[in-house]
Amino acid sequence: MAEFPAFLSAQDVGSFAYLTVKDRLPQILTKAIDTLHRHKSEFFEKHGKEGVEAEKKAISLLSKLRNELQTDKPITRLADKWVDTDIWNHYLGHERSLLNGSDEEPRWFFSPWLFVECYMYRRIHEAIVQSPPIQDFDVFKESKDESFFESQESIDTLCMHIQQLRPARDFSEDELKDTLFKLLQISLWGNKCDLSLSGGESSSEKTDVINSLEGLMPFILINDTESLWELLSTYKKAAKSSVVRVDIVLDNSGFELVTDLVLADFLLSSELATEIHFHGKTIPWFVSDVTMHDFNWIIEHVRGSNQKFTSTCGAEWENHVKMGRWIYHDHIFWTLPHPYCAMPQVAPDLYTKLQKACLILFKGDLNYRKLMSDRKWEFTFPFHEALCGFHPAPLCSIRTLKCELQVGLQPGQAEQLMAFDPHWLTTGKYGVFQFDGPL
Ligand SMILES: O=P(O)(O)OC[C@@]1(O)O[C@H](CO)[C@@H](O)[C@@H]1O
Ligand SMILES: [Mn+2]
Repeated sequence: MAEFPAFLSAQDVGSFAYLTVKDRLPQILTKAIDTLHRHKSEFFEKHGKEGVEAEKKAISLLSKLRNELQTDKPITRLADKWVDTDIWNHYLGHERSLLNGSDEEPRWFFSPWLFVECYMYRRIHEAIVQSPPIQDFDVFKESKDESFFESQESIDTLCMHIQQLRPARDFSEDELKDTLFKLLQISLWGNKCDLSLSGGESSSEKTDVINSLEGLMPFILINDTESLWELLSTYKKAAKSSVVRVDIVLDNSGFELVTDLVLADFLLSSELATEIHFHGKTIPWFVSDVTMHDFNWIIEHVRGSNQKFTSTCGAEWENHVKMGRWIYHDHIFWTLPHPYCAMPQVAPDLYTKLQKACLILFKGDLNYRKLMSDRKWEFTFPFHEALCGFHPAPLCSIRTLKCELQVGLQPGQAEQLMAFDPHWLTTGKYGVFQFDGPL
């Protein structure tokens, strides 16, 4: 069997993985510590002295974590008793076994980047769950909410645009396709707004994204949206089955989530789909990723807007949830360090659930890394092969590039991009729609 390429790792000094572990992750931890500090009086008001003690404990655990990271200490077993603790510790054993009995231990600047980065977020969770009574506190909530409020204008423009489109049932075939492509692109560029890339600092959408789409076209490096259209319109025409289910594996809250909900709403109103299943995270993750709480919070806030078009959107979304046309799921697998090709073994129940979809959309960079096992594939390596057998249903990755990993490019394309823009892989300026169709 041909050898697999190595995992991205902070071992590669100067790489994006290295800079993330060296600079960005400590910065995120510092911000989390600061957030806890600033909520001290709130904890006191809610829980009295115990709340303040809990805040101190969580801060000391996070400071210890930051020190371990910055001094490249061995990665230790999780000590909490959460639902996934055993799976994590088992995975840590697996990482250790890969070191072939050498004296090495898994370490921050040595082990696979995907593993250590996920581990850091899981340790943040550990610090919080080990500090009752503040065990439900989300250290990233504040920045997620901020980014939503800062994107308010773009959200209003987007909601007005989609409201003025209706009714989608009267659309011609071309109009349907054209609108689908637009909303897919909006959802793609929505992925620029993640907060882990900016170290938790504000990263909201302030431009009029609809009017920017045309100009952004050249930045889509791979565009398989025609295949998505073909798949969904075939279902629609053939009335092939009474249920056309589209699953969206969500990424970030704030503006990106709104763009995903706008897309999901259109899929229903255009009858390209009959139900949408959303997948989010069980615990706060990579700063801005969507939890169930964020999902409900965003819908509630869009509904509560004083802008008519926006609140109408929110009311319709609320209704989709109430009527069971929109279904939110979470699963611990999404916050484990495993690549998705391991899903059938590690989370067979989730894999079986995804197999019921006609199409799965994977949003964002982290999902891409997990789809691709975070390995250093050649830029021209086929997407399908890099999935290493992961194929619960036809799927499409919708992602702006924020790590040194990209497959499926044309020969020479990467070299050209590199000559033109040496940071093309990591700034979120470029995007892809990469589809792996029915087998
Ligand atoms: O998944 P998302 O929100 O698109 O991106 C998450 C992200 O910012 O986190 C990682 C580095 O910390 C990068 O790979 C990636 O750019
Ligand atoms: Mn994210």
